[in-house]
Amino acid sequence: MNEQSQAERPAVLEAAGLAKAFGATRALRSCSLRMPAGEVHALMGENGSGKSTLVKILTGVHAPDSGTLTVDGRPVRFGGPAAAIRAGVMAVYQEVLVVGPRSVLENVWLGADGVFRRRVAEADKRSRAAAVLAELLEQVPDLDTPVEQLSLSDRQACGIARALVRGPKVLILDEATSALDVATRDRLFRAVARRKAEGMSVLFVSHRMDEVDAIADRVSVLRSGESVVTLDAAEATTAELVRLMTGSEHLAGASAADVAGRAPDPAAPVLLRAAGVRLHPGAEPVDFELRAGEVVGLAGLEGHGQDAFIKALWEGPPGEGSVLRTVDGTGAPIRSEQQAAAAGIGYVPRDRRAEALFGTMSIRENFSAATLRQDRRSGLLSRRAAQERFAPYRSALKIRMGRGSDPVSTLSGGNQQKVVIARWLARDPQVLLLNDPTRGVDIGAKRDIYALLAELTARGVAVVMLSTEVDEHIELMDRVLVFREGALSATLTRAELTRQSLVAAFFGRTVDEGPVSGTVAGPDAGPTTPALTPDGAA
Ligand SMILES: Nc1ncnc2c1ncn2[C@@H]1O[C@H](COP(=O)(O)OP(=O)(O)OP(=O)(O)O)[C@@H](O)[C@H]1O
Repeated sequence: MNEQSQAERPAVLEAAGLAKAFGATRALRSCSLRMPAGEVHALMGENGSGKSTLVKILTGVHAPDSGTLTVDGRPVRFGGPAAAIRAGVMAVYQEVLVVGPRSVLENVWLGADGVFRRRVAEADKRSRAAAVLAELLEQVPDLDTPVEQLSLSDRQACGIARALVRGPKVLILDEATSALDVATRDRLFRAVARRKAEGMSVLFVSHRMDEVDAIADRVSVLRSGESVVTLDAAEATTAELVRLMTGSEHLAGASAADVAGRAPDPAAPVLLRAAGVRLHPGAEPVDFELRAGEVVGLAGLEGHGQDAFIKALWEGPPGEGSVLRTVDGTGAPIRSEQQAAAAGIGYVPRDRRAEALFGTMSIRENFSAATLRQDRRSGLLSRRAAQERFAPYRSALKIRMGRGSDPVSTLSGGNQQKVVIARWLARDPQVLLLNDPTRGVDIGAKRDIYALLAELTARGVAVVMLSTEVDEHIELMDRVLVFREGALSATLTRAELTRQSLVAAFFGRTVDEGPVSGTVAGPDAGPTTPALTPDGAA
């Protein structure tokens, strides 16, 4: 069956003309989507374009202001998430939603008894949970283990199993893969392919082109709350998608090339020096020098030391070793984040919710949190000063927002991330440590961030960036440090960097030792919450 006829098959889920406003913000203006059975349909759009709002309407979390929804050709109006689940629409979100102290089994079946008309027998629950987990995990954990004892990736697999055991007609993965490690992510994609053949449809929301390339049949683009177009996956190149998402011809890739085209000066002064930093007892200590104007990537399989290393550069080493901020050949030791900040180091953390955002405070306050002193006028904090300082970052990072006084929690996930990045850029750091900064950021905005990094490095700023995206390392970095088992296992220079060489290095191999496929996903190390949807509607 060709692609054309696939799109013409009867729709299992269809949305037409959906609109939803939050106060003055029109999150969705007119959104339509048609999903036939047995299709993986990717949904892409800039940060704030309305993707999560659409997902929340499809899963009964929000009621639309107007527009219609049909499931199997019948009009539906979901009164809440339970109604959507009953209709066969289940979502898994970026945040890992499990109840930590409850068992794996309970988490997989969480909420089911209130939703299904017939209770599922205990033995049946066990066997179905074990079967689905066996598809997703290399080793099925004891089903009675409290889920909090599992790794973040395995916890997310339990969240995905929760959806799969219910045999959904439509599975929605809303950036749900970002918490999975590479092997689990690949197993999920295989499980999706099997269920697709049985007629399950998947709505796949992601900012990662490698993942969209790997599983999508078709791609729909949302722009400012409106459906723009649906393409066959083969037509959906990065450049074309950026054009459709932004509505302009400005091109993806140009700014990344600016960064990649630079040749850092090998004689530039060393700004940061780590010596003998032991990340885990028994692991080889790490030595590292960072020169002005460099962009150095940190990579590896999840939990292999790269996260501990970037934190050591910010807070000081966890045990043995030293981190020195060097100026004119002399070094000041870093033993705390306060010392790091005072020495001109900036740090954008990975988990914006837990580590970086003040949820009840405004967008402006969140931006100026690290630079309040600059906004004093005659001893008083000036809102206008903060607003003026924020303006260039807002425009450079294209932060989509209403008023600066709006709570930061009203921003879309990607725009929240940009506010955190702006906060640290405003400190004018000499050394910028970025812990997976573009996670959740749309493909166009990633380029804007790369362009900003190019500007900074041209001024002599040095950047260390942990990234879970292989392509980002290849496009951006002057060299990449690969971590394995708590130690530095390989350093790849720009000339040596390819998808194959980098992924091989994650597994402790070189490209000549045989192929290893895939990219590396990283976790949202966010807090676990006892809810099935991000809004707490279990
Ligand atoms: N509860 C809310 N209150 C006010 N505004 C909201 C709320 N939820 C979403 N919005 C606004 O609606 C718009 C669409 O947000 P949405 O989260 O749907 O975007 P998105 O496409 O999922 O973005 P991202 O890629 O960053 O996750 C944004 O302008 C956002 O600020």
